[in-house]
Amino acid sequence: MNGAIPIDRTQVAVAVITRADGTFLLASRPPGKPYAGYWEFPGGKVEPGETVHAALVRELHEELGIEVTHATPWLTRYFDYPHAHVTLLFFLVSGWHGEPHAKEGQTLAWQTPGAINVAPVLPANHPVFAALALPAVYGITQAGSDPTGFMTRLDNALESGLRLIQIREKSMPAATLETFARDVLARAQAHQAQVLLNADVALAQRIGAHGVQLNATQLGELSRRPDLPLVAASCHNVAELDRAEALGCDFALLSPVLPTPSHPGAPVLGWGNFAALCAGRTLPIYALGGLSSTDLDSARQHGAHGVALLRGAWQ
Ligand SMILES: Nc1nc2c([nH]c(=O)n2[C@H]2C[C@H](O)[C@@H](COP(=O)(O)OP(=O)(O)OP(=O)(O)O)O2)c(=O)[nH]1
Ligand SMILES: [Mg+2]
Repeated sequence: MNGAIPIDRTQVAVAVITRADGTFLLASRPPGKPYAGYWEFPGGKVEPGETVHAALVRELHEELGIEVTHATPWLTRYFDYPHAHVTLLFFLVSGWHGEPHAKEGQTLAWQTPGAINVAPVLPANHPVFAALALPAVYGITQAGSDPTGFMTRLDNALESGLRLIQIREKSMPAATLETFARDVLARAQAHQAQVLLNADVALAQRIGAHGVQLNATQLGELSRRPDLPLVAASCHNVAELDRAEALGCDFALLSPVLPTPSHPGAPVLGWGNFAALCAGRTLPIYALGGLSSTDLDSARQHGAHGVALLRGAWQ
């Protein structure tokens, strides 16, 4: 047999316990453990014969005294410490009974995504904090031939809380697109929302947008990550997700999940294939195709970080 000797990895169930106000829980590791005093998400090792979900429920009962009622699979991280090679299987936990309290000598701290104020954190967790700061809904523009009229719908969506936007206007002439993109960006920035340009790295850099949404062709051709704060990838299969991870993308779109009015009869993934493609991925993944904001919980049950919406973002 060729290749590296398989590493015996320790499976760890890890909980991002999130309250309705968006804050999430960190705990400091108690004295006597490796990395004592470092901040981590509650959780612990999966025991032999136990499912990862069962380990999560058990650990949160042992460490915090809560009963988990709603947990959905999220990211996976692979990390090699001197003391262990770990596979961290993250869950988003949004429902539980009881008030979390430190049962094992930890200190607890509720934290705001994008504004962590405790240190040091376990080194494996740094990319996870960036992923957590990504909103649940990603709106994709649909201005068509009416860029001016679209601005009212954009302002309404920003007022209602939309914080991540992709400009995707395939039929807009280049000059109109640049003016449109600058206008969208200015309005978004007034609400601390982030804007990505579909496929156009140069335009994103020129106007100071937050990022780019790479298409499948670019994913295949680029040898390194474009120089922008946010780089996302549009994926449809295993190979494209592998490429997005290798390139160091911040998140991916995976589509089409359900039939859409624009592509009637076209093949779709369905939630089963979507979940299989999400499992074990290190990237946050947005579900795209035939969805509305009411599909967020279904998407999360199948491993998504959130939903990407075309029509549904601008109603
Ligand atoms: N719980 C948790 N573990 C993490 C995180 N990030 C990270 O790298 N790890 C690593 C540290 C450890 O090597 C491993 C978890 O092991 P642990 O010692 O907490 O396991 P446990 O709760 O089952 O504790 P024990 O019964 O073995 O004492 O995963 C995280 O955010 N939360
Ligand atoms: Mg633990």
